[in-house]
Amino acid sequence: MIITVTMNPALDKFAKLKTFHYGGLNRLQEIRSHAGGKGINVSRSIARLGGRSLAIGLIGGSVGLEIIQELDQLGISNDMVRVQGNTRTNLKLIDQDHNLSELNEDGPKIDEVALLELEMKLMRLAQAQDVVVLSGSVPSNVPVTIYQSLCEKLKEKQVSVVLDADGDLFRYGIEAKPHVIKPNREELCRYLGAEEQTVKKEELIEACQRLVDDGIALVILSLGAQGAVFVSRDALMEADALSVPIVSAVGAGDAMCAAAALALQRQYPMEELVKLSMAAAASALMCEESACGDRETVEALKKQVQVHKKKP
Ligand SMILES: Nc1ncnc2c1ncn2[C@@H]1O[C@H](COP(=O)(O)OP(=O)(O)O)[C@@H](O)[C@H]1O
Ligand SMILES: O=P(O)(O)OC[C@H]1O[C@](O)(COP(=O)(O)O)[C@@H](O)[C@@H]1O
Repeated sequence: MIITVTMNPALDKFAKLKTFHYGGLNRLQEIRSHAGGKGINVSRSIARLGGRSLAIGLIGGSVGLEIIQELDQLGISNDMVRVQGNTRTNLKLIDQDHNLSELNEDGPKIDEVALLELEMKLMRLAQAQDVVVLSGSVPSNVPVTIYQSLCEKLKEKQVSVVLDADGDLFRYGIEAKPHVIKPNREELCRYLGAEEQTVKKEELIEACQRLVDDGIALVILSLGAQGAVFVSRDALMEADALSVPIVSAVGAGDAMCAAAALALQRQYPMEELVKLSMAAAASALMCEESACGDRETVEALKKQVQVHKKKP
């Protein structure tokens, strides 16, 4: 089974505008909303890829109910812990030049009981050989060591963990040596204290190699339009980004995590994991819903993925 954990779900609200005026009045058009947050996006993509997952997390208020309704309608199994307060709404603004500005809320404060309930639920559900995806931000009063401690406990049960997080959540999380991590360029630079504008790709790859030497089985470094690098103990593969019409870049990284989780569960060879991840991410760019396209689209895109094997 694949379990996705979304500590801080969101209703993602998309709106178009001509130009974003900082400090001024902005009139929004073509507003649409859907259930989001990184783990939920991963579950949505897994479903599109023909897999099954259970989405768990912390959810509250009328926005939370809306999210659960949408998941139910999509046939995505979910088992959320109810919290006080309203789940956040994240505003994504797309201007006439297709620039994306994201205004992500903090999310409601979580009481200790709800957090403990989620942890107990996860530990009760996850069994040996399962894959658990820990991704996204957490509400501000949840300890930044949460992914680290969950990962440590899951590893004791022989559960494989895919971690996609930023800042301290990432820094502490990787201490527990998850099976797979998927930083993007910005996240890895933040972790390294490196300047994003000047850092060389080779330096980033060396850092991924060090993380693998330290015990992480697979590091997926996603580089936006520059594609991605996949580093494991035995292999180093690079893949160019596919050229597709971009409708929305939100959820491309989540589609990649979904593909990696599915490939891990199905024990795909590395090259197949790379192709599925790249195709899933590209298909997500082509859709509005922050998730992969349908299976036919992903299969067609997989054939276009160029994998450059640097090792072995
Ligand atoms: N502008 C783009 N053009 C082509 N491919 C892209 C673009 N942005 C993202 N992708 C694809 O989606 C993957 C994940 O995107 P990225 O921006 O690196 O991650 P995240 O969404 O986690 O920030 C990339 O590795 C790439 O394959
Ligand atoms: O584009 P990505 O990185 O795959 O993730 C998109 C998702 O992440 C969010 O931006 C939330 O991110 P955070 O949890 O880091 O605040 C959601 O609004 C959105 O659904």
